[in-house]
Amino acid sequence: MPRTSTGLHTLTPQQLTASGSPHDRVYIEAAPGSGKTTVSALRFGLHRFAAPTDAGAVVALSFTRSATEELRTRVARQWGSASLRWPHRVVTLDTLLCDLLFHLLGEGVLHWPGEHTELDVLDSWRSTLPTKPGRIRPVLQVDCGHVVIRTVDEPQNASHPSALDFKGAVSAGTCTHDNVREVLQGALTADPARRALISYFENSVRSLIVDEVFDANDLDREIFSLAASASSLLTLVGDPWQALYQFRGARPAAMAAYISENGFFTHYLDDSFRWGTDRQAWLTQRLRRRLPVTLQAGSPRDADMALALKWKTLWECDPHVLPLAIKPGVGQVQEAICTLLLNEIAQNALGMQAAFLHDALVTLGLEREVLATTLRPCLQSAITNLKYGDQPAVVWQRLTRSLAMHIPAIAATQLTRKPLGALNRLQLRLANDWVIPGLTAHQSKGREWNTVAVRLSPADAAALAHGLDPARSDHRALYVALTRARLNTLALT
Ligand SMILES: Nc1ncnc2c1ncn2[C@@H]1O[C@H](COP(=O)(O)OP(=O)(O)OP(=O)(O)O)[C@@H](O)[C@H]1O
Repeated sequence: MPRTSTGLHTLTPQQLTASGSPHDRVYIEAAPGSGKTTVSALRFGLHRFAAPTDAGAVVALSFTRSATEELRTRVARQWGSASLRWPHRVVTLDTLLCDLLFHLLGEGVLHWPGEHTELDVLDSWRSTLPTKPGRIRPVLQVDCGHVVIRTVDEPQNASHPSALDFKGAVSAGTCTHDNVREVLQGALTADPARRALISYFENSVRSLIVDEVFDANDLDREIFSLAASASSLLTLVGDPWQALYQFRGARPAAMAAYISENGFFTHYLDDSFRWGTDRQAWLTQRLRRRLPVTLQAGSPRDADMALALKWKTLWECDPHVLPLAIKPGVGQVQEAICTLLLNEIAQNALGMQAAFLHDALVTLGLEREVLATTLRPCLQSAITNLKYGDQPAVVWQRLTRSLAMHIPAIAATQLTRKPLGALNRLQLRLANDWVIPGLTAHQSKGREWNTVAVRLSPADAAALAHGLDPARSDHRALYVALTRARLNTLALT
């Protein structure tokens, strides 16, 4: 299919029909690489410019920051940056949920402790409050329009801040995206909040386009319903085989039921543009038909990207794979320092950034500029020392001493536990002349490379030998990993 220099293509009849569908509720189901993002971007512009003077916003949503950024870039490329002039926007679903909560607080339908109406919303508490493993989790609930702090006893241990720290942070107007969801969920059990959100959509959103919709959870689905009942146009785009966010409550079967019960007009996109070889097209077809497949074996030398379901699997495979996240498991500050080191190594070797660099900077209370200007020499010198065989314990001691001069969070922390395992693994990678990057299936979603080597666990290999089941989240993650290559997918030996 021809491509112009602007990256625009001749669209297929299916893509054109789906983009311009005149129905109010539209569902577009599409296989990998068949143009979900392309069609979402096109529909965004069609709605945006259909009524240029209408003050109601066209809002496109996706779930991850990287997928949202990709969609925003495509909209700007296809329709020009004026298409994204406020109030029209492409944002994460989390951003929309924050807007809705701020609206309820601003309207006085909900009251936050300390009567805050704007909040500082974090990805997780881990980056700002000390957390400890335990079953008691501090949460936010809604009681007669007031946001209140409670604790719940969870069935399993996980890392949580103490109830006291939590209370202090929430009262100062800070919370996490999980807390935003808890509060909205609680608020939506009462009529005033539902009415206020319907009127928000009526007055300010004329079209909502949701990409990767099978990653939605029950709250997200409820928000889409409120938008639809406010007569906003609603477009849902997705592939049930690529739902990955089970851990945040995604229920692909419930989403499919919602679509079939609510009169959505369905369009299918069947042709994929990702596959540059018959073999890759054949592989995807067999996976989708739940048939057994055998992958050709390959080494990192043969691939542009290594993928696995877990970071640990990548760290345990061939050291020519440099996984782009590191979790030493000995403390938050140690993890953040190791992430800074990994980021430098990834920049040096691949020109790429570590996956959780932003979290590391938040944990250490650093601005990105400080990394480039002040910290880089300390980090690069630690990397040189590791590369030339210095003991990781000695490198760590020198590095933390020099970083402590610039980072109060390090000076104030007793780093008694050293991340020696993580440093050993980095040292092993530094001994190589070349590496390829490694990512999890989750991080690879929506992206593509020429040749991808997938590190299969014994369970993954067994699943492939029998055929994948889209009802299983681990099989769906494997499907995403196996459909990222344009030319060839290999089993990483
Ligand atoms: N009609 C077309 N002609 C040529 N190339 C196309 C066409 N439509 C989409 N593409 C290209 O195919 C690739 C995949 O498209 P896109 O990213 O929109 O698919 P997707 O369904 O969102 O993918 P994924 O399933 O990985 O999320 C992109 O490089 C895109 O530019």
